[in-house]
Amino acid sequence: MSEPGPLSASIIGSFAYLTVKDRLPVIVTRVIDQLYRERINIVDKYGEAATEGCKEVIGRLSQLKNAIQTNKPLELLEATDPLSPCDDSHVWNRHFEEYISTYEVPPKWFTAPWMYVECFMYAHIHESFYLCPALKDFDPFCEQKQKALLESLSATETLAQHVLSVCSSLPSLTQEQLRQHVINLIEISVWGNKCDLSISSGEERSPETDLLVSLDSLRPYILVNHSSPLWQLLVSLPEDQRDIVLVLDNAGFELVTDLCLMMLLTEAGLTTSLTFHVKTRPWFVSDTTHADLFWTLDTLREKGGACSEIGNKWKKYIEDGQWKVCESSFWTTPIPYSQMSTVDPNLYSQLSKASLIIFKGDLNYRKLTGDLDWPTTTNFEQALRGFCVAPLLVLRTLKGGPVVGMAERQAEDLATTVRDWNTSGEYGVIQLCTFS
Ligand SMILES: O=P(O)(O)OC[C@@]1(O)O[C@H](CO)[C@@H](O)[C@@H]1O
Ligand SMILES: [Mn+2]
Repeated sequence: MSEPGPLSASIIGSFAYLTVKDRLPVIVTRVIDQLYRERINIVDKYGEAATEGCKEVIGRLSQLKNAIQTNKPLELLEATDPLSPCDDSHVWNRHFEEYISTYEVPPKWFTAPWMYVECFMYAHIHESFYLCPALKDFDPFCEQKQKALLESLSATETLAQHVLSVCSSLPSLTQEQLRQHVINLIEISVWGNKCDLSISSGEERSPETDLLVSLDSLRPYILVNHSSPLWQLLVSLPEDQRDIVLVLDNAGFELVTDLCLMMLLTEAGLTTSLTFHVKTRPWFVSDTTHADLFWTLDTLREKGGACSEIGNKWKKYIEDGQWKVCESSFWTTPIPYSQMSTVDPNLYSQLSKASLIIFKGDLNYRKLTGDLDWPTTTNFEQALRGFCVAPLLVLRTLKGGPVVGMAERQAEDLATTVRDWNTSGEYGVIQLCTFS
């Protein structure tokens, strides 16, 4: 079967089109407004040079917004510090040149692949700050990411109490009871992915106070559910081969749900080594950077109650080396994961040692499947196009992009009653590929 083409904004009315036409300009505008509104505080924090810096960045972002809205060609990024992991302008410029040599025209916002242009916008936003010495470390999404956690502390306290209670009862749990608790936290990690500021263009999506009570009613909304084979994989791993990698998605409550799940797997001995991958630049509004992860730990530790207990425990896992935190600029390029072995062989080699790689969220799913316009019944392994680096699991709610591995007629039947089932975030997948 020949492969489908990439999703792009060239199809008027498509989700990609509405994203590029409506949501991306709003995201850029929010950054411009924040710089203007907070310029005094920013100068206080970053020094007098930030006065001119804010003007420069506002100018660059205003040009970016206009370029998107008028479908201008994308531009080359300006190389500044090739030795810095934050400066991968050479990767983007190579991608730009390859596009031109393939299509003989420069990439444009409404015609180039959606994945390329959406990722490029965030790289361009980052570069706008990076080119300004006073503001090179400024995260324009930090305020929104921190607000997202602070406004979900009630749900966090409830979840923390639950996971601490389960962990303290581990010695008395049967295998079946442990399985149920693990699956509950997997499902909570899926629903945590609804709290994503890119899809909402930064509008808050605070979680329900206690997701636990809703799991039974939410389970039918999991359209592909590989919880059982996942459990079988976890309990069948030899004790010395329980290295799990978690490629994180959003900061805020989603990050809390992810770390709660990882805490249970750690305390239950289902993993002996955990590696988290964070982003090296502000990305898709809410994606977790190294700074976000450690701010979250510190905020929980200062909160008191069960939040402090889990914050202290998580910090100790990291200090003891049980949990490792990694960064790779590969995660913030537009390159599909099927090309990782050639584009970033070191990262590929590192991931190949994992017993299980867990990818969170839509964007990871889109990059795993190349953001191609696959039929929903496409076999998941086929859609991975050779990215079989290790057994992998995706936990995501559907907020845009391909969905594969569904049953015949499942998507069509759903669409007769729910028009936006694959973009609303109300549905999710727990999708495993073991390549067996
Ligand atoms: O990876 P995440 O945080 O789950 O979602 C990323 C996302 O918000 O960005 C794109 C829309 O702009 C979609 O892929 C998806 O909705
Ligand atoms: Mn995200």
